[in-house]
Amino acid sequence: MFTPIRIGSRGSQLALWQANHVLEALRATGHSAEIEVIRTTGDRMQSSDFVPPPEIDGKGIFIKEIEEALAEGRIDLAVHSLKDLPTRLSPRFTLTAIPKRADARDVWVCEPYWALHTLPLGGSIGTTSPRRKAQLLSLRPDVAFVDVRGNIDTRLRKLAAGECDALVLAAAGLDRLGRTEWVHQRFSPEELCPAPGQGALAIETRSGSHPIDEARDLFVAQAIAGLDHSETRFCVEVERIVLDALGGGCSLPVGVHCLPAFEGWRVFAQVIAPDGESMVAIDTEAPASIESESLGQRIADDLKSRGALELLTPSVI
Ligand SMILES: NCc1[nH]cc(CCC(=O)O)c1CC(=O)O
Repeated sequence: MFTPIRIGSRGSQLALWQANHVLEALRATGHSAEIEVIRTTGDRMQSSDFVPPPEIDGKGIFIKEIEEALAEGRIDLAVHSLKDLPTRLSPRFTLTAIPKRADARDVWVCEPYWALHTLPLGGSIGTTSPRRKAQLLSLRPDVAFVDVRGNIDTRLRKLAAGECDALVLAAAGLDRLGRTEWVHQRFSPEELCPAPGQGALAIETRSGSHPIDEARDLFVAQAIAGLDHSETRFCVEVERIVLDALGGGCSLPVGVHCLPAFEGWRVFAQVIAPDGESMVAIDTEAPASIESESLGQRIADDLKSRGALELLTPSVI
């Protein structure tokens, strides 16, 4: 009745793996689908010659062109790494399915030194993430950082070439690409709390209020509804509400991780000064009956009452 469902994806190996994962799931339920590769501002920034225009503030740089394709009807849905999505979505779009989350943890990738505590004094870690830098400094104030950018294989190649001693990457990316031989230490959320949404995928579609073709959009929404995992959705909603309440954006040194626990939920959160010297941390439980909105707000209020905002903007004090 309809032409194949068009899945929009970035062209990186990880993005294509993720888009293929959704493609396979659609095919398994009898749907025909195809992938449309879209180059984003974020991808161009990773190739060294591209200087971003000043209006680009880092939020949503991996999704802008994909959302344009969605809005114009060139694709029917987009598959994203949830942690790359800004906390606030335009009302034109909606997260129709959030599939079951993979391993949300960050991992230590380093050949001779198999754990962070065995890295020699002053060793260098290749990361540009303010969250990872602050967390690593809180555990090892002596480490140095090197800007290692690019997709996962590029970073692994730079590590192998000796540009840095170690990397810290998301377990989900390495697991999905089958690069598990590189994984030694997986950090617990108490040690190095993952980014909100890390390890989860988001399937974004046009909102029901902004259809291109109402019948087709409904058909697409129904085709992917079965991929939604309610427990994962609850957890990432909590994590994103906390991040949003603290100012949003992947450039904040904020880790939040929610997971199912005995008869309810457990939430870890860390807000760390960029130099790693001070931290506000939370490890708490909540009953199964709580709404994600109130749990997220409770955690955010708790972090703020302990000084989290002052840690994020030290110049204000
Ligand atoms: N910001 C890049 C990015 N976006 C999603 C992942 C990994 C996969 C995931 O967290 O779902 C990565 C790489 C990394 O942080 O190591």
